[in-house]
Amino acid sequence: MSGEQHTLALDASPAMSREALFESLAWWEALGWLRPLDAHFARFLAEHDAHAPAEVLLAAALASHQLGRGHVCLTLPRALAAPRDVLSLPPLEEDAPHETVPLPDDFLRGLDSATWAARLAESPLVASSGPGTTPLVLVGERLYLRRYWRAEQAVATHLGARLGRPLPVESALAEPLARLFAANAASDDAPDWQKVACTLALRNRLTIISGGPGTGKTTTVTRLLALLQTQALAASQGDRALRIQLAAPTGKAAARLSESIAGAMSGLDVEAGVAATLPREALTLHRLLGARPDTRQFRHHAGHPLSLDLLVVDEASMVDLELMAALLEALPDEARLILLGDKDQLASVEAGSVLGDLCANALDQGYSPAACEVLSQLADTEMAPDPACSPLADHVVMLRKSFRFDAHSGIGALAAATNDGDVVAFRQAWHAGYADIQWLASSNAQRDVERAALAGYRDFYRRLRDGASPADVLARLNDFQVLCALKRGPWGVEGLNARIAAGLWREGWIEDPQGWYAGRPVMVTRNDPQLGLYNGDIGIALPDAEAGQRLRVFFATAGGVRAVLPSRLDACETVFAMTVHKSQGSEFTHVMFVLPERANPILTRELVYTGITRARQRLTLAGGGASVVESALTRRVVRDSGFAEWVAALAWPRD
Ligand SMILES: Nc1ncnc2c1ncn2[C@@H]1O[C@H](COP(=O)(O)OP(=O)(O)OP(=O)(O)O)[C@@H](O)[C@H]1O
Repeated sequence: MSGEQHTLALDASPAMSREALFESLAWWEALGWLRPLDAHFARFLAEHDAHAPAEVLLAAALASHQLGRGHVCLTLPRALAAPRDVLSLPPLEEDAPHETVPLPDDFLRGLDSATWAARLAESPLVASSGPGTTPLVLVGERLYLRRYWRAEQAVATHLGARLGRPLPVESALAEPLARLFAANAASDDAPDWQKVACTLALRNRLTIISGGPGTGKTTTVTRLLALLQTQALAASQGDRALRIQLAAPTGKAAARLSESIAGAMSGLDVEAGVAATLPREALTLHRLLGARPDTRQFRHHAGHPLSLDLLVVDEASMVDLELMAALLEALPDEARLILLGDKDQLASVEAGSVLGDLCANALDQGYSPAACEVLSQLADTEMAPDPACSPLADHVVMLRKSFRFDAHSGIGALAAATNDGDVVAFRQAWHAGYADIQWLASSNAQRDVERAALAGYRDFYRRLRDGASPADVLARLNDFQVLCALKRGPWGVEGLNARIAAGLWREGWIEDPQGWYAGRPVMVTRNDPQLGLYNGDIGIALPDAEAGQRLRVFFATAGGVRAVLPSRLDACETVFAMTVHKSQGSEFTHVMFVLPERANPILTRELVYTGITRARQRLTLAGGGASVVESALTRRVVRDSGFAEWVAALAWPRD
């Protein structure tokens, strides 16, 4: 696998040789530029097609690799324009081996998109859309692994079927609608977007309500459920209530949704009979769909659909393309779907950005004349119609006013500046003297970050030492949390977790900074339906009074506190510090957000926004200086898919 040999292979012919490609794949895999899975996929295809040209196999490896970076497909022109970006290579000056290691540029030089697409189209490994069994599907200049092409088709088909064709809305709902939103008149939010969302949702089988933290998504959806239930009970003379289910992508998000729904219900002005039929408990999507161990298949699917009339999915930005496809396939055609989320947050860890794509044009469009008419008649809300809007427009509402972050909130000001990519406003927010934000910048930042993290956790460990019960301890887990932008390095979760554990051990709060110890907070990293634990669930190891003080890991679940043997948790990691990606769906009273010292392509506007908005009351920003944040604010996450194109091309059917 020497660089010298490789250069010879490349120079020998402008066309790629398979041997040279396999050699390079091995290099890229060894350097961590490519996942073993991606290189393996190309080798697997080569075994099945002894004549597959190298550029087809390279495209297959890159398409697989793109999935790991959140892209649903490989977009050929984009790969040709910036081949190193496809492998997300670190900046080359930091990367010593590159002089001897072939780069993707070497392979793609001289190739144009049309030729590459033509080679792919000729290959028996590739079909150009439509049903089939080829492992790869080429649509125009986008190359998919078949599974993802199928998921994209399913999502577009099912969502498309829910657009247009508005449902009838009883005019009698005008009165309860006015009553439920009467208090909103006092706020200066005009129009009342919460009321708009609720009114439009009454006539829709698909509604997307996007808003930042505390903009009233849960409040709005609770009122909507009450109205729909009022309508259903009235229509059936109290006989048939809607079967409503609440769900979220992670256990943590489901628990939060259950909690906020309960809060929103307590202030709800509806008849007791209606209130009694509203759901209180949210499930994880995996549990709702019936995840089974060791298989990607769910118990519910098109042939065995979910038995419900209405589904609310919170934190929908976290739902990846495949899970969305599975969910839509299992949802009865007639059921209503309401997606809640924040379009500006990071997209799902897995491939796709369904919520972001659905909301992409929402702020630039108004509503159709028919929707404006309903808003006027039912909600007493006048809006200028937009006859040129997309058929999706009437299904999407942005809530714009945060009831959590007011004008005195530095967190709110930073979040807004970040979303706008406004570096000047971001800087001004730091100098405006807000009491809830602090920037830890000093000459010895690493030591200061460690000290601040230990100070943040001390109170928690004091309670633990004072013998707080597992339930009490679990309730305080969200008081303070360190978030990192990166996984590796001194500023990443791995380095910080080790240093925080060592610091707590030095101070005598924990007995051992390695392995399992009392006080170790952990996050589950893989769904385990048998244990009833899901990716993202957070627990803490504590001596169990009911098991002779032996160590157990305690989790707060919908059914109460659960104790699990540490040895049964084979996929979990310590979370004194967690990545911003993993923190999605959670909020903490005080967040310490640690940025790396130097700018990094991983830092994007969405990542900074998500990190900042995990803090409810206090934010400490640490590490990287102003230039690091400012460069992040100018970088946006772009996820390649055909779904965004589908959304952009949506048109009303012609009469
Ligand atoms: N129109 C309103 N007027 C006054 N307070 C409101 C209004 N809407 C929501 N709130 C309050 O704002 C807070 C946040 O509301 P809610 O939980 O519905 O927002 P959310 O968008 O779901 O928040 P999260 O970011 O937690 O998901 C709650 O305390 C709620 O009572």
